[in-house]
Amino acid sequence: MANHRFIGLMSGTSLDGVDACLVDFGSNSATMLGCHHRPFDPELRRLLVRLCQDSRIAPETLADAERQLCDRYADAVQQLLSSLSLSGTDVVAIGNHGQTIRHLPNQHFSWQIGNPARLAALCNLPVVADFRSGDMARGGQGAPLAPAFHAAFFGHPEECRLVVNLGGIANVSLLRPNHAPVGWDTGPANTLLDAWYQRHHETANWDPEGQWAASGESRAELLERLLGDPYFQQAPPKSTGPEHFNLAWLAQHAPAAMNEMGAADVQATLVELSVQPIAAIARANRVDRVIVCGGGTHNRTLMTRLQHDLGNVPLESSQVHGLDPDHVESAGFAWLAQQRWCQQAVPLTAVTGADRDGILGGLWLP
Ligand SMILES: Nc1ncnc2c1ncn2[C@@H]1O[C@H](COP(=O)(O)OP(=O)(O)OP(=O)(O)O)[C@@H](O)[C@H]1O
Ligand SMILES: CC(=O)N[C@H]1[C@@H]2OC[C@@H](O2)[C@@H](O)[C@@H]1O[C@H](C)C(=O)O
Repeated sequence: MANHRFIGLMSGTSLDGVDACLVDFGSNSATMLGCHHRPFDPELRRLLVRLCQDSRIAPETLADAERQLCDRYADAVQQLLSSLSLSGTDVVAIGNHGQTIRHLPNQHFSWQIGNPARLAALCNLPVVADFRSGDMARGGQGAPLAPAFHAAFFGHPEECRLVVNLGGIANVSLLRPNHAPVGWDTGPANTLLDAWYQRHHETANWDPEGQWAASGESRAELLERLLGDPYFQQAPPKSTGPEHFNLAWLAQHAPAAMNEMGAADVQATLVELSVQPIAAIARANRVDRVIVCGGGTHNRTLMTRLQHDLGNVPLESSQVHGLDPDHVESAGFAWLAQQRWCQQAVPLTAVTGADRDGILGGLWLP
């Protein structure tokens, strides 16, 4: 039924492109009707990288980036609908995360660009966006917002489950029977793996299937230094981003890694850095099952190391539970748009530390 269909749009910290999906939320389930991914062209990617890293960008450059980004979002919506032989009248609204260009939880500031008013006009559809401000205004971290969605669709009445998103940043949702979901960012995943790979290769933006990492050996002393960053010991609620975990951070914590150590060994160590905090959470909470999504699921080395550290605990792709691992995040923003549309509060207090649960997102009409 059209009145349960929402489009979700996500472009994440990896800056790889736009994910779009159409989800039907009828009968309290989430049926993925279709999805679409459009990589950013290199020029727009470079512009977005600059916006994320450089604080001296002129407003004109920001305006240009936001206009181009908004065009890509509108294009993704159009492509998605055409691929399904549908039109805007078959959809209630679009939920657009936008592109994070700064996440400063300690200052209660998180900035996503994307121009929802223009997107609504281009697509002739209502757009729900700016999901994080409301949480931060209530004292929350502004992230992660996915745990409520994970609870609704991956929760189980008897099993304790850990949902893991291996994005640029890794985040987990701990789903225990008869408990509100909790969740937080565990630290870096692809953001450091991609950055280190790009420093040593010109051919691609990431280490294909983790082959380069597999050719190296994790270095215990380097790993220990990196895990010494206070973020890993900090108790939740917590969230982070590439503002913190980047190559400058690596150089600061382990100058030797930059020059003296084998580059593939550093990549193998960064895999361990992504995996170990997650495995530790799974062990500490005696989870019955780990469900994984995000682009890191394509990195075989990352997945093999995660399964190794989890021991006998089953590690399953979200696909086993009906959601394409590359589109769980975009589906989450379709769901958050539906929650906003129906004026449903999202459980936040146990996740982000907000002082109360609340309705998230602003609504822009065409
Ligand atoms: N074939 C592959 N081999 C290895 N890694 C891959 C492959 N395909 C995708 N990836 C990784 O997945 C990343 C994209 O993941 P994803 O789209 O989940 O991140 P994101 O949504 O941008 O991040 P976040 O969740 O932090 O916002 C790429 O940058 C790359 O590191
Ligand atoms: C500020 C921001 O964009 N955070 C993202 C990022 O990507 C993964 C992790 O860091 C998570 O906290 C969040 O995204 C997901 C969708 C979330 O809010 O649940």
